This record gives sequence, structure tokens and C-alpha cells, in this order.
Amino acid sequence: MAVYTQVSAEALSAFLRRYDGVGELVSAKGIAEGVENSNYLVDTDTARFILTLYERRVDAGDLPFFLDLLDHCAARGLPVPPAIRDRDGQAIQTLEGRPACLIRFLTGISVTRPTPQHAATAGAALGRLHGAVADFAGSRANSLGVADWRPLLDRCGRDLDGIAPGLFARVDGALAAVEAAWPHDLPVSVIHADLFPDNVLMLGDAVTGLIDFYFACRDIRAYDVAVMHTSWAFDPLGVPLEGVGSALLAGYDAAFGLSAAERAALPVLAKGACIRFLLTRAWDWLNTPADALVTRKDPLAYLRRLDWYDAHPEAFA
Ligand SMILES: Nc1ncnc2c1ncn2[C@@H]1O[C@H](COP(=O)(O)OP(=O)(O)O)[C@@H](O)[C@H]1O
Ligand SMILES: N[C@@H](CCOP(=O)(O)O)C(=O)O
Repeated sequence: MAVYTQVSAEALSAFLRRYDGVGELVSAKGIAEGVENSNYLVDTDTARFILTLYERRVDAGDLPFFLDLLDHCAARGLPVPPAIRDRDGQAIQTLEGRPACLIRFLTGISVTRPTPQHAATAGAALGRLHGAVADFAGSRANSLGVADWRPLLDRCGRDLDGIAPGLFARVDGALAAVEAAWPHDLPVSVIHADLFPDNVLMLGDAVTGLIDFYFACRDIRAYDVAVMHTSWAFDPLGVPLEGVGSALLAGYDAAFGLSAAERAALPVLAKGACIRFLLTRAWDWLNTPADALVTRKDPLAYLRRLDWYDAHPEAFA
């Protein structure tokens, strides 16, 4: 359960009164999913909303970039939920001492075990997202890009071996190989950078929501495809799902296009993505406060994926 900041009913009622037409508070429940921010499902007597309070990894200075990106994508017809503006035109508020936004609620559920059909439509949705951001002027450097993984590995240090014996040396070696092979000449664009199944809402095989843009940044475009592959093509434990990875790539390729150079780079980009998520999960595993209402994610599920990509260099052929 990701609720780091408790919101009182009184503070929330007063907060909602800043907006025209959102109605009176009826209920607010902390949302179980997610690990980064505090999220509440808010019902009023007129509608349903998501209330997000931004926590540790979100720099408040980046919020205008994220919210402009949501508006840009929504304006181009993507199922992306914009933040709601108060009667003074402000989307970014302060609640219980945290930066906060009221976000449009989208219907749909996140699949936990994607089928090839789910993956094809989700891959196509990423392709449409990449098409829509082509004329988005905003920019934000990736604060969790390839140059940031070694400092993060060093900060985790030998505590990694408490998660699994030999884990520090394994990541150290894999990271050295990824750094040496990292491509520097592929197309760059704004990317989502975290389009896991839990950030895609679906009804049947249709995508009804793309959410959680709070790692979005400018980086290698095909890295977004690699991040999706690492998160969609395996079950939550890290066991590969038959036909899902290839369907994801086919959906993306049909909607946007994947060049031969991008496809050739996917093995190293996917191993990089494995290291990125292994390290942030490991950091959280070692440092999440005991009283935080959050279900930590398993770093070793990303070690299994890294092992799989090492053993299957043909995966993207
Ligand atoms: N706009 C939205 N519409 C519907 N549900 C949402 C929306 N935004 C977030 N959620 C729900 O809240 C959960 C956590 O949101 P998310 O943005 O992934 O959290 P975090 O920022 O912690 O990663 C999602 O898995 C989803 O269930
Ligand atoms: N997707 C990341 C963590 C951030 O994800 P979210 O669940 O808060 O959207 C991971 O799985 O490690």
C-alpha cells in the first residue's frame, strides 16, 4: 500500500473547495498499488478523482514538465489523465505539506499476467505515445539514466549481498558490460520510462489509461520499448511469458516503427533497464521506513530477468 502521507478529512474537504464543480467529499481511500507517491481514490457527490501527493523521488521542480506532458498527450487524444486546475488555474497544490494534484480518474484495470493480445495493444499505445510527444517542447534529463546506475550501486554497496549472496558483484559486472556497450547514436525523445503493466489501464484488450508519468524524461526512445519488454514479457516472479515479448514489439513496430539499429540495441537496453529497476527496488528494500504503508517490490525478480536476457541474446532478433 503506498500511502506515505496521511490526509485528514478536514484538510481534504478544504482542498476540494479550491476547485469549481468537483463537489463535496464523500469518501477517500488510500490506494494499495504504487510505491512512489501517496495516492487516494477520492469520491465526491459528483465524480471520482485520484489525489496524488508527491513523495521522495519526485522533485517538485519537475512537476510542471510532468503536468504539461499529461495535458499535451490528453490533447492529442491519448488516454492520459490531466491534472485538474483550481479556480485560479493552478494544478499544483500543497496538501499536508506535500506537493499535490487532483487528477482525472480513468476506468480500467492493470493486468498482472499479460497475454500476447494485451501486450500488442499496450505496445501500440507506447507507439502512439511516441508519436504524440514528437512536438512536445518540454525537456527533463533522466535522473535514473545509465550514468546514475553506478552511483546508485555504490550507495547500495555490500548491503546488496544481504538481499542475495554475491548480488553486488553480479550487478557490478553486468553494469560494466552495459556501460561499455551502451548506444549513443539512437534517436532520443521524451519517454515514459516506467510503462509497466501497472501503469497501463485496460478493459478487455483495449488500453483505457496510460498513467504515472513521474519518471518521464528525454532519453533513448528505444529504451522505453526495452523497459516495457522487461516488465510485460515476464510474470511478476520473472518467469518469461510465451509470445508476450514478441507481441509487444510487433504492436509497437506497427504503430510507430522500430529501426534495425534500435532492434539491435534492445538486448543492452533491456539489460540496462533490468539493472535500473533492480537497483531502485534494492535501494527501497534496504531503506523503506518500517512504518510506511507500502508493499516493497522484489529486486530479485529483476535479477532473474537480467539472467534471462544474458542467456537469450537472440530474444529480439
Ligand atoms: N488517473 C487514474 N485513474 C485511475 N486510477 C489511477 C489513476 N492514477 C493512479 N491510479 C491508480 O493508483 C495506482 C497508483 O498510481 P501510480 O501513479 O502508479 O502510483 P506511484 O506514483 O506510486 O507509482 C495505480 O496503480 C492505479 O490503480
Ligand atoms: N515500476 C517500478 C517502480 C515504480 O512503480 P509504481 O508501481 O509506483 O508505478 C518497479 O516496478 O520497480
